[in-house]
Amino acid sequence: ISTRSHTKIKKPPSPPALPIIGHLHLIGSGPLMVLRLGASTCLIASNASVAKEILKYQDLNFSSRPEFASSEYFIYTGSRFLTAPYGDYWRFMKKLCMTRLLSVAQLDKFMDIREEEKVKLVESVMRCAREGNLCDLSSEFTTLTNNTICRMAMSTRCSGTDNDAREIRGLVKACLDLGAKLSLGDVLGPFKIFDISGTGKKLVGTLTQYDRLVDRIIKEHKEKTREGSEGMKDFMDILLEVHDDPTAEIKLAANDIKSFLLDIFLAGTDTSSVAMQWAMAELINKPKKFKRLRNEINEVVGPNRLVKEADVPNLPYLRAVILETLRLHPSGPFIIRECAQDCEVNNSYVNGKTRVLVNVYAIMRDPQLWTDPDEFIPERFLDTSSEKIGEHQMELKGQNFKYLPFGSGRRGCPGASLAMMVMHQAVGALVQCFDWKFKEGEKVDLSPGPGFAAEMRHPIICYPIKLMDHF
Ligand code: HEM
Repeated sequence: ISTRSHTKIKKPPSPPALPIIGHLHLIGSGPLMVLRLGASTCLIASNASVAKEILKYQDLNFSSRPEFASSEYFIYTGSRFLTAPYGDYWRFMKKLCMTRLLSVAQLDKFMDIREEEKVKLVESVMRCAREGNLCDLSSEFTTLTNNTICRMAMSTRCSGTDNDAREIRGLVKACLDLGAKLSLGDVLGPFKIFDISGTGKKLVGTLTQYDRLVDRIIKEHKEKTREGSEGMKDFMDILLEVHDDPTAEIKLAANDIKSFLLDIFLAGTDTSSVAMQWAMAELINKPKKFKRLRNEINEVVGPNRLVKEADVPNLPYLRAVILETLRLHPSGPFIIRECAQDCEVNNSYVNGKTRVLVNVYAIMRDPQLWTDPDEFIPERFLDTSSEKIGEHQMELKGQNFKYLPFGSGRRGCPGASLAMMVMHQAVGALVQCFDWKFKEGEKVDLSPGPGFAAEMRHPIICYPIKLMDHF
């Protein structure tokens, strides 16, 4: 960031030093601020109109993501999608996501998978309830999202001897943890208090294990296709078709496929799981709202079956609960971008290649935009409320710049519809079927964790009490 002497364009303000390592999402006073994080300089945008300027009016210039230290250790060089620079490869993969892999038509075909995994979730919690055991919702929700995505991506799941999905979960978790450590090293830059190369080596080891596993699964898919066995196409089948298509604009390599699937696991598993944990925590903490949701489900669904996806359009309070959860607890509190060329934002001059973080956490708690912004009030999203946002797809795609849980524009989250489908019915089912009690003397802890992802500091672990025997 610099000032141009021939104009009156100013520098964005910058705090004198950086005392903050955890709680990154809490920083950012003022609409636009420069932060020197160790070796790197970031621009932090914390208000809706600056977000709109960056994500809408200058969308193209801000459509890349920066490289982080972890990319040095990434074995699929040049194949990244999530963190790809804006360009032909990213455009091709994004189009594939939107028109095929995560399109509404394809998601419809996966409906049975989501339904079955929801039933598995309820059964697993039911076992805890029967045996009087504590239930760790973080592990229940992560199993749900991991199994759902593993089945959609490559027809693997954890069952009996088939533990590929469990192995993938372990590897993805290791990648997330090691990547986070490396990014912290990146942020700290010259201090280098983390053993970057040791962590980097571990990341390479984990990725190599993932590579072997997915190689084997690719081979199995190819054999299945050769044998001509029918079945529903998963992501891998579709990607292999594109790989074999001589007319495709881009020739997909095996590494591109493996890397893309890894990105889907990295971006899709914990994000939805963490949001569902927050939803349950907020509801358990507010018994009146919990009861209101239970009553709505009972009225619409009745006592003889589990809530399902087709019910969601008739459950406005459930939809409001999920919207409000994502407002207060966005799983991606920062939208991370990089600006391609020198430009002006909010009358300040920004050099090309500057990292930009749009602090959606701050925007969605901005007291100028929301009444009682720190309170969990699903009612604000009901039709009768003046604060409600539209429920059109575009709202989730970030065309309303005060509500941005899934980012915005061409770089916005391609998994938003899937995440919503999974979250509505899972949270709905756990409210429909169980009461939730904490251990004697314990209560819901709503404090956020120290990481970048605004997850819960302490996962909710409590006793489910079953209400009905029907399911
Ligand atoms: C509650 C759940 C989720 C939240 C809050 C969330 C949030 C986000 C956010 C904020 C971004 C960055 C958007 C931007 O730069 O404008 C993003 C990107 C992305 N998300 Fe999600 N996401 C969720 C679930 C999912 C799921 C289920 C998938 C896949 C199955 C997914 C796949 C992706 C991918 C691939 C990108 C990168 C897109 C690109 O760079 O073009 N996400 N997500």
